[in-house]
Amino acid sequence: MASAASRKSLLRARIMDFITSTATVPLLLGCVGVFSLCKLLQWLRTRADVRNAVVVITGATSGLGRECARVFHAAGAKLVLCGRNAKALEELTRELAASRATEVQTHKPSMVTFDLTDPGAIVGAAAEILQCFGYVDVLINNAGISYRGTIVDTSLDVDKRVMETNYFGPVALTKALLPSMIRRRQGHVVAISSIQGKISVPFRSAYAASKHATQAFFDCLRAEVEQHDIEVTVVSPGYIHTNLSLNAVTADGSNDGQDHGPGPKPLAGGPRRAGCRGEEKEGCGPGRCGAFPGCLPAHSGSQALLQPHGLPGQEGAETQALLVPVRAGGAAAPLLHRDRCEVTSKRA
Ligand SMILES: NC(=O)C1=CN([C@@H]2O[C@H](COP(=O)(O)OP(=O)(O)OC[C@H]3O[C@@H](n4cnc5c(N)ncnc54)[C@H](OP(=O)(O)O)[C@@H]3O)[C@@H](O)[C@H]2O)C=CC1
Ligand SMILES: CCCCCCCCCCCCCCCC(=O)OCC(=O)COP(=O)(O)O
Repeated sequence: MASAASRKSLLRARIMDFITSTATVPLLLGCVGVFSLCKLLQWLRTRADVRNAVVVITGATSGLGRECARVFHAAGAKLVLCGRNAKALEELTRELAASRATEVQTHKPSMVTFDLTDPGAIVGAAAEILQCFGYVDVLINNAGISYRGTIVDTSLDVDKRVMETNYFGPVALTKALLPSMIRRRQGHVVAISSIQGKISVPFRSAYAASKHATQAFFDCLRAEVEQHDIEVTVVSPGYIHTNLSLNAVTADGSNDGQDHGPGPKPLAGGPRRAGCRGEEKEGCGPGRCGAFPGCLPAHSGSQALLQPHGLPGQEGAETQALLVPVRAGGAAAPLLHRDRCEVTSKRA
C-alpha cells in the first residue's frame, strides 16, 4: 500500500515538474497554434468564394432553391435560374438585381424555363443552360414535389409523376450537362435529396422512393465521375418550412392545398416532433406522431434532423449561417445548414 502511495506521489510530482517546466508553455502554444490554423483553413475552405462560378439551380422560384439563388448571387456566382414559371423567375431576377450590394461583384442571372417532367424539354433546356455562360460549374438539382397518400389508394400515374419530377428529371438534366463537365474536367453536381432518401416514412411512399433512388443514382455517379475530377454531393435535409408541403400531390394526383409540414410558426415552447403541427393533438405523443403514426421514436439521436426549421430570414426561423460547402472547381459556397442535414460527398 505504502509503495503504491509513494509511486502515486512520485507520479504527481513528475507531472507537476513537467507542467512547470519551460517546455510546457511553448508546447501548449504550439498546439493552440496548430489547432487555430486548422480551424482557419477549415473556415477559409467554407468561405472560399464562388465568384464567377456558373451555378445552375433548378426549382429556383421557391423555398430552398430561391434561398440558394440569393446566397450564390450574393457570393458573386453567375446564376442560371431554372423553373416552370417564367414570371416567378423574372421576379426573382429583379429581386436579386435590386438586392443590397455585397463586397463581391454580382452578375445578372440568366433564366431557363422548363418542366422536369418533360424529357424532351430537358434536352433543349440543357442546351439553353450551356448557352448562358458556355459551361456549368455547379448544377444544383433542387426542384421537387412532395406526395402524401396510402399506397393502396395511389394511382400509378401519381407514383410516376413524383418519380419524374424528383428522380428522372434531375437524372436527365444531369446526363445532359455531364459531357460538358467531363470535357472541362471540372464540375460539381449536387442533388437535394431528403432524410426520406435514407429512411422510408409511411404515407410518403412515392416521395421516399424518389429520394432513395436519387441517393443511389448520385452515389453511383460520384464513383463514376471521380476520374474526371467531377464532384457529386447529395444533400439530405430534414424538415424546412417551404411551399413543399402545400404543393404536395395526393393519392389521386390532386393537391389538397394543405400544409401538412412542420408549419411556419416560431418554435415557441421548444421544438415540435417531426410531422406534428406545433400544437399537441391526438396521435402525437412519445413514439407516435399524427403524420407518421408509430414510426417516430420520441427521443432519438436524429431529433436535430427532425425539428422543423425555416430558411434564413423567415419569421421564427433559425438563421444560423453555418453552411455546407459546395465547391465549384476548388472554390466553395454555402448551401444549407450542415447540422440540419446529412451530406454525402467525398470530401464533405
Ligand atoms: N422543405 C423540406 O422540408 C425539404 C425539402 N427537400 C427537398 O428540397 C427540394 C426543394 O424543395 P422546397 O424548396 O422545400 O420546395 P418548394 O415547393 O418551395 O420548391 C420546389 C421547387 O421545385 C419546382 N418544381 C416542382 N415541380 C417541378 C417541375 N415539374 N419542373 C420544374 N420545377 C419544378 C417548383 O417550381 P414551381 O414554382 O413551378 O412549382 C419550386 O421552384 C425538393 O427536392 C425537396 O424534396 C428535402 C428535404 C426537406
Ligand atoms: C434511431 C433513430 C431513428 C430515427 C427515425 C426517425 C425517422 C423519421 C423520418 C422522418 C423524416 C422526415 C424528414 C422530412 C424531410 C422531407 O423531405 O420533408 C418533406 C416534407 O416536409 C414534405 O412535407 P409533407 O407534409 O408533404 O410530407
